[in-house]
Amino acid sequence: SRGEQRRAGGLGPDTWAADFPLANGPRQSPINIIPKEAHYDPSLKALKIRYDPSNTKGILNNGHSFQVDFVDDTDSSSQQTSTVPHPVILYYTTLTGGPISGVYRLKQFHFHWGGSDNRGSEHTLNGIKFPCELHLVHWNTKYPSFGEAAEKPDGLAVVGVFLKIGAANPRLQKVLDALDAIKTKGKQTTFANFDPKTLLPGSLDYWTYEGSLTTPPLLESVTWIVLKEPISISPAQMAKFRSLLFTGDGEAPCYMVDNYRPPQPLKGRLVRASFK
Ligand SMILES: N=Nc1ccc(S(N)(=O)=O)cc1
Ligand SMILES: [Zn+2]
Repeated sequence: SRGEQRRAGGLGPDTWAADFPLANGPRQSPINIIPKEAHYDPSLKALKIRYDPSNTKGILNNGHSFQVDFVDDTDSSSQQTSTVPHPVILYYTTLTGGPISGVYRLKQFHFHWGGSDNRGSEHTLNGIKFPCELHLVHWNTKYPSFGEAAEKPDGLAVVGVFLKIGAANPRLQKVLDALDAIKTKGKQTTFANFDPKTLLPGSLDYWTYEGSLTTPPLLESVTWIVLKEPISISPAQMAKFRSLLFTGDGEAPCYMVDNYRPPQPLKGRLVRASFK
């Protein structure tokens, strides 16, 4: 309910238009995906996700979700040790193929979930909400940084994966085990080499459309790639997500749940399918 969206300090999606006029823009996300109305496009390429031994940077409670950050820059600060500078050859996790051209670099992944299993995802399928949705956020390396890319219509590509209630997902366990250390807003901890490809389902069939960030600043710079096949999560694993707090240390605690934006008007956009 709208009440759920009002939480300590922050304000829910209904209040964003006041400060972020893009909230009512022509290419807002998420959307309700109606598979029967999607257009199969045989020219769409297969998605290619190349995981190199990237330096997973850490895991952070940012006050509206938690995210696993990847080293996505080559500036010297990220390569210097405290005393002696040393050349660190950095690899990156990259996304190519699919509906995008060029090379997009993974910056972070995060989730959106509900206070109970009947809601939580941002995209919906035929109006159905999943309990959780994973977003892998990439930026177009033709721009110098994520920040610059986020302001360009072809700057970002986010891969969305639905999570459905089922057997415990062993691939999530490492992420879940780190959550105790980031319970409150602003807390972060180290997170060693994590292959984000392990979070993907067997099939990389997808729907794609031009959209936006789903939280302020709602920038209309995202090529959305929503996978058709969900991955599983168990009720106990969902409970772990719901044990995080929106609030910081010392504040009246407010559980981190219902951190999803509801579907936005399609406004004439085409949704393409990579599969028949
Ligand atoms: N840096 N800001 C953001 C990055 C990704 C998203 S989302 N939820 O669209 O993937 C929102 C904001
Ligand atoms: Zn997201």
